[in-house]
Amino acid sequence: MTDTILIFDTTLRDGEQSPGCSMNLEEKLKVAAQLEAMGVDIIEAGFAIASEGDFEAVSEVAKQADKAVIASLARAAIGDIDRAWEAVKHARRPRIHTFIATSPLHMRVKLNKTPEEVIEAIERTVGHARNLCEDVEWSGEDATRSDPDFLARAIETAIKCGARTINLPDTVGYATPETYGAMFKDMIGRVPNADKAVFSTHCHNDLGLAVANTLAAVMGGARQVESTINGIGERAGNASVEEIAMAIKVRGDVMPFRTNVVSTEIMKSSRLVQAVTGFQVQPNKAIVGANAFAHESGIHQDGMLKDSSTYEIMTPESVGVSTSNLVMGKHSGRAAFRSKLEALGYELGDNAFQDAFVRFKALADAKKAVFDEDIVALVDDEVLRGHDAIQVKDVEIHCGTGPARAILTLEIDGVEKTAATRGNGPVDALFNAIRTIVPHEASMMDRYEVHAVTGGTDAQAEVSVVLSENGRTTRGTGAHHDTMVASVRAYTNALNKMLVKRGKRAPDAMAG
Ligand SMILES: CC(=O)SCCNC(=O)CCNC(=O)[C@H](O)C(C)(C)COP(=O)(O)OP(=O)(O)OC[C@H]1O[C@@H](n2cnc3c(N)ncnc32)[C@H](O)[C@@H]1OP(=O)(O)O
Ligand SMILES: CC(C)C(=O)C(=O)O
Repeated sequence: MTDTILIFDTTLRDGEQSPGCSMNLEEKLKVAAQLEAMGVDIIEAGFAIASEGDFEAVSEVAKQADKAVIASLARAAIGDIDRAWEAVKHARRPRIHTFIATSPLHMRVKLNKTPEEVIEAIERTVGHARNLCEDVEWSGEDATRSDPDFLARAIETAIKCGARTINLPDTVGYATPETYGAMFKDMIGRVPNADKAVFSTHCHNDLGLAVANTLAAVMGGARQVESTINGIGERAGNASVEEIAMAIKVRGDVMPFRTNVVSTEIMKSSRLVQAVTGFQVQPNKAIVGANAFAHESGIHQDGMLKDSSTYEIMTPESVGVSTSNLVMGKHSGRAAFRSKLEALGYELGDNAFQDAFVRFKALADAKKAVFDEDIVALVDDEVLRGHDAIQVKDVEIHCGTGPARAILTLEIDGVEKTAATRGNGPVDALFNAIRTIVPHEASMMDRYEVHAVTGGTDAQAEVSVVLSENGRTTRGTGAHHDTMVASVRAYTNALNKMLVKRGKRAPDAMAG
């Protein structure tokens, strides 16, 4: 029988560790629901001890989850493990994921512990976790820079104390496929009780090898892979789930495994994560990049017209890329819009559908051709900010060779407020107006990015803004055919997220 490789998705935990990548509760619940629809087996919903917000997110994802196992990360500390359990215990299938570093460098410098003390910590904490929860995962952080004899001892101890999954992370992306695959073979071969646990991979992409290393580990005996949508994560990111799932699916001839991933849901997951994090994937990104199924040169186009398998090793449809050819414009009605949304993988409730339709009509009035990318940007923008405390009502701007003047109206918890301000250019004037209406100390980091959703001078703009306050960063995004409106939507989106991060609902709490 073909072995199933379990997919452990850590978009909501390690993915969220990308600077500026934070998600609010509503966004995390949407991503978690989509991950389940995509068939991931385990969702790491956060690090419950890290903050009240993380705790709430893990608890709510746990309550919402239907089939997936829900995990929270915890250090090798009783307080962390108790907090993780309090959050995941609501799930039908809870898991506590506890970790401690096993490399000489991390043990000495970071933990200030001897190897013996680390073994004692594993005994104490894995045992404690197992008393609370049947399903315990243990990770040996920085496994790839650990002494193999010590690592084997640590793994044996964790399994003896009740861990069912043993994760051997390449925490700093140092491994190569040969060394990482060999490490799994070695550990599974030498640890006496290895057959009592599922071995797991967790790879970072510092050398661009995360997916290759993951697949090498699978060949070496791993049966769980930890990864994130679009490969987001700490530093250069994690192994990307869509690449792993499709590599296993397409190259079953050399990797005789299967996953439970519903591949046609991949694109929808990728787009959702791009929308909530504001991290656009590069156009040439495998599987989900805008050019992944584009053919520009004549010889390729000729081959494609004769038989698409000449230049495509998988079909766009197999990863959920829409090939619907309904042309959308100002004469399109609700039926066509609904059908287009379905083809793009969206299922909106009645209110969200109506709001999106109104915005689609406004866009179609302003823009000659409305492309699929326009609709994706518009829907993601509309749907994801429905419950924001600060909403954009009206934007007016006068600019030219002198200072720019802005008149901005925001609605804050149902009350409209207007400010008229000047600035060094239109964006500066508008952002000054936001700061006048909602005084706050969060500063804008040097990332103000504008991206044209399609070609043409009437293209929609997608703007992303990063705010920073006391070491916390939030990224906001906004889409509109007017770049200034998109900019205000992006800034207020980041501000709304900052409010949630601070755990304070009232916008005037932003001040100082
Ligand atoms: C490889 C990874 O991705 S690990 C996960 C990384 N994710 C995060 O860090 C999530 C966000 N983190 C946080 O919110 C905070 O760091 C917290 C809440 C976890 C801890 O905050 P603080 O108590 O202020 O500690 P701080 O962050 O300054 O330092 C971490 C402490 O944890 C200790 N620690 C680190 N890993 C472990 C571990 N696995 N087990 C036990 N202790 C650990 C460190 O040695 C340090 O202890 P020290 O203060 O005695 O030197
Ligand atoms: C805590 C572990 C799983 C981790 O994220 C890493 O080592 O990168």
